[in-house]
Amino acid sequence: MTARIIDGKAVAATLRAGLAERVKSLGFAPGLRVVRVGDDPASGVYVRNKDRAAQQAGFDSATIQLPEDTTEAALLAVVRQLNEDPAVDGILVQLPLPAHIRADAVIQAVDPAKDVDGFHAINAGKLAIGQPALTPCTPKGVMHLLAAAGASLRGARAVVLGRSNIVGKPMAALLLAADATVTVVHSRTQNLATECRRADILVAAVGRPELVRGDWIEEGATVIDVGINRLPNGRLVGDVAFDEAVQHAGAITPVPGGVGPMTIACLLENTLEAAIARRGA
Ligand SMILES: Nc1nc(=O)c2c([nH]1)NC[C@@H]1CN(c3ccc(C(=O)N[C@@H](CCC(=O)O)C(=O)O)cc3)C=[N+]21
Repeated sequence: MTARIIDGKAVAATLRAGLAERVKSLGFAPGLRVVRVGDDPASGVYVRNKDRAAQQAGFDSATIQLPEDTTEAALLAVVRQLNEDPAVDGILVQLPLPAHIRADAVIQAVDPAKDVDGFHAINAGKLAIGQPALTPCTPKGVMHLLAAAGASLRGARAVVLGRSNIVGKPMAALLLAADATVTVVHSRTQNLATECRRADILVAAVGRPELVRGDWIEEGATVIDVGINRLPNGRLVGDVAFDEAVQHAGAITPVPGGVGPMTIACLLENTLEAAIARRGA
């Protein structure tokens, strides 16, 4: 069996086109501000793609670039100013932050109503108890991809590989809310391969290049690869060994062109949702 490829670029383009239509009918441009401290190279491509997608969909988007030696106090002051700016609907502080800044202090300083990353404790807590919340973009994008792939989630065995606050934990909450039977496995789990082989739906989000081998995948399973790893030779690979996995999976996302474009589209979706909620539009 050779897996169907889930085309994240195409699904993201469709989602963005729908958002652009909704923005047009709003009568104002939802405001998104991305704050970047220093120039972590991994986030450079992201910032550019994000800005382009936002402009094309009619958002008022800008990146605020701060120097690497920005103090935590100065960054917090920028966040507070954005919290108070009525034209700003969404705030995203790019991670990772330099080591001298406490990332958690910054995340918790963002107004939860403008927290389009969905990282604030208020939004994470609401997601955990099943209340409407701004939801982290990558797991939200994965749910869109599963829907686009026609995956049935109710009662399905879903295995999430990775337990980060950014992907693994919110991913598990969303799958659970969709009535999947969810298992979270991670670097300390014994017999990772055996656990993964039980999955009807496998979401890999550990940031370890090609950790998941072909024989970790049940025949016909749906595989979503969240990893975006740059190898020393410059090649971009996921957390799944794609060439092997494609021989076993029923459907699989590629890297690049899978989850990455969905993360950006969902950032815009969250910004639109935040704008509508804040402005009563
Ligand atoms: N507060 C915060 N929120 C984030 O969501 C966040 C962040 N910080 N810091 C950096 C990471 C990285 N990230 C990416 C999103 C999309 C692509 C993406 O669209 N990738 C394309 C192209 C990749 C390429 O060609 O380099 C793809 O996978 O097809 C990449 C990376 C979001 N991040």
